[in-house]
Amino acid sequence: MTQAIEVTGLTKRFDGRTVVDGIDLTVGQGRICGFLGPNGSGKTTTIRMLCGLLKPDAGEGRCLGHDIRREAALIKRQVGYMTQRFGLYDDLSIRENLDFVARLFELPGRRAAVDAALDRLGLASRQKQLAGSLSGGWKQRLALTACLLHGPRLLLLDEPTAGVDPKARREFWDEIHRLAADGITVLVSTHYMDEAERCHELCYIAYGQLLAKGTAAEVVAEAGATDLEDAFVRLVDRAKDNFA
Ligand SMILES: Nc1ncnc2c1ncn2[C@@H]1O[C@H](COP(=O)(O)OP(=O)(O)OP(=O)(O)O)[C@@H](O)[C@H]1O
Repeated sequence: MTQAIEVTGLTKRFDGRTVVDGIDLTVGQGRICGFLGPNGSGKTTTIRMLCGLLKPDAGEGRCLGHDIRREAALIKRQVGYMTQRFGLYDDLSIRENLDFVARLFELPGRRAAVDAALDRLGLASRQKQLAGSLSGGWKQRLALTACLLHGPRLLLLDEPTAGVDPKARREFWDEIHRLAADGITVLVSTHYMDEAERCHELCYIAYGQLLAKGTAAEVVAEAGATDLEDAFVRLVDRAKDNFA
């Protein structure tokens, strides 16, 4: 299988404190990998190193075949990164938000691309509305559309469903599975166990270290747990003595 992400020993320190500590991560093309862990465990920092926004202090590897240290610019062009709280500009309109992203990626045929995205979203008639006035579910849909605009091959989604209602969350996951079926790779951080169940594979980190990886069933079995939530509680308890 072609690997979309293949990194080893990924490490990041802030002010002398190690927040990501030697993470090895491999995700095959078209796979949906759930990235889980307690608050502050290093998920966002890892995602930012993968898409070339942060330089690792140690570790190496490739994202979409490009070296994460030397080819960050190439990686950025082929990755869709959805930040926590969606990363929209609240005081720009729906159209302006999409247009801003299209300019950023220097999309040819920008106007037509934005028109098509608005049609797909079903927001063409509301394109002048400020993004800040949208509901959580619509903000999320707009943010996902914005990060797909340049045709990325890898999606890095940082808690994309936080604060979104169950119906919108279900639609979002249906869309993620459609994208993966088209060959797009997805690394998605979440605190929701039902979402973890919908991933092809899981990586669980705490204290900046990878504690478990595999399918949901494999992670549950490895932890000797009854379900995923139980598995994560057990894994963190086990790790506490070593890292805390
Ligand atoms: N730029 C920074 N400077 C200093 N410390 C930072 C910086 N960015 C993150 N940290 C710290 O690194 C640790 C890991 O943060 P990170 O945001 O990667 O965790 P996370 O797993 O994404 O958490 P959450 O689930 O709450 O979003 C935290 O203790 C955080 O305070």
